[in-house]
Amino acid sequence: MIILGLGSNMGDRESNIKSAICELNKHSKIAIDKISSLYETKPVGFVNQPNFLNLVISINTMLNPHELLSECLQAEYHLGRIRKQRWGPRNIDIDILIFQSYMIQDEVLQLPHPRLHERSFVLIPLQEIAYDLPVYQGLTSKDLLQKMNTNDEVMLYK
Ligand SMILES: Nc1nc2nc(S)n(CCO)c2c(=O)[nH]1
Repeated sequence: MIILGLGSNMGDRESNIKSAICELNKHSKIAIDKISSLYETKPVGFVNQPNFLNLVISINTMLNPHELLSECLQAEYHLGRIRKQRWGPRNIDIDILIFQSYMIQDEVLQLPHPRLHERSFVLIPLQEIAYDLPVYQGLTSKDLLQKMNTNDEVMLYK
C-alpha cells in the first residue's frame, strides 16, 4: 500500500485539501484508491497555531518514492504552498507516510514517515482505510492508538 497524509491549517482548509486530492488525481501516473474522512485536529509539534484539517489517502502509482515525492511537491507548489516556519501554519501539506515496504532515510525522504506512529491525526484516519496494515514494528494503527491518549486531539469534521 501507498499512503499519503494531507493537512491544512491556513485559508479554506477543506477546499485546500480537496484541491490537493484533485491535483494528485489529475496526474496520469497516480490513481487515488481510498480517501478517509476529514478530521479537525489539534496541532502537534508547534502548538501555537490554528487547528488542522487532516485526512489520509491510499493511491496506486508506477512512480518510485522519489518520483512521487517530486509530484507531491509539485502539487503543493501549484496550490501556492505557503510555509514561513518549518513547523508553522501551511495552506497545504502532502506527506508520503508509507510506500509499500520501502525503507528510505535520505536528506529529502524518510520512509516510513518517522513520526507516523506517534501521530493520532494520522493513525485515526488511517484506521478507516487500512485498519489491518502494520505501520510500525508490526503494529497496526489500532494497536498504536490503544497505547495513546487521543481523546480530544482528533475530531471527525466530515
Ligand atoms: N494536527 C496536526 N499537527 C501538525 N503539526 C505539523 S508540523 N503538521 C504538519 C504535518 O507534518 C501537522 C498536521 O498536519 N496536523
